[in-house]
Amino acid sequence: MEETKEKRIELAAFIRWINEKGWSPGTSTNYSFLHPEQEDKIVISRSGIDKTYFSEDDFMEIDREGKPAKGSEGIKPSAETLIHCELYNLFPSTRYILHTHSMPGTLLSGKKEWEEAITFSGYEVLKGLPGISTHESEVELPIFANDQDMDRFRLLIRDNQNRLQTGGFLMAKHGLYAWGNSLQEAKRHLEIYEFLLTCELNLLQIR
Ligand SMILES: CSCCC(=O)C(=O)COP(=O)(O)O
Ligand SMILES: [Zn+2]
Repeated sequence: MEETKEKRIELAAFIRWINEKGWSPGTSTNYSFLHPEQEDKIVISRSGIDKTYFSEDDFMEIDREGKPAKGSEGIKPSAETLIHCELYNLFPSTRYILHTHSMPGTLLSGKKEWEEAITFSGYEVLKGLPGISTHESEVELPIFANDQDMDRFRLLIRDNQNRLQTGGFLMAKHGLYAWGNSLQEAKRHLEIYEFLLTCELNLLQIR
């Protein structure tokens, strides 16, 4: 674990910042990065940690199938570990995965008329998402039904790989996943989706 200390310190600080934004109530949310030197390993948050106090020691190492690696035996990884494993496999350039439980994401993903996706159009900030170069774009953020069965859920995202090209998806009444090729990129995707979800929620309240 020593060789990832700097990255763990950096990500832990970011996780505490996310918590301060109110995107991580209770012990919710989880985070990971691909081990920079051993790509058969993922460094992921332990399960059930209050993110207010999250530190670099609250990570553990797992293999690409979610099994605790040598040195992390007996520690419980995030309950959503298999989602992280699947995303690293589907998108090999991914280095960081971030998962939040904000109020806008939780509420809007449960809205009946948006069962499959929320579509964002006309927003300037869309240009911060992969492959988008003008505000005159429509971006669909897929919504998948929440599921406690992670084996089944990972197959669902595998089957929907073609809908996951803009670095994020929602689990209904649960939260947002966003990823990127660096912490900066993953943070950008996460912040943009959280911002857009907040815009849409505010719009509903105005109407
Ligand atoms: C208490 S929140 C329910 C689990 C969840 O959705 C989550 O994001 C946190 O799970 P973990 O096992 O990573 O702590
Ligand atoms: Zn969650």
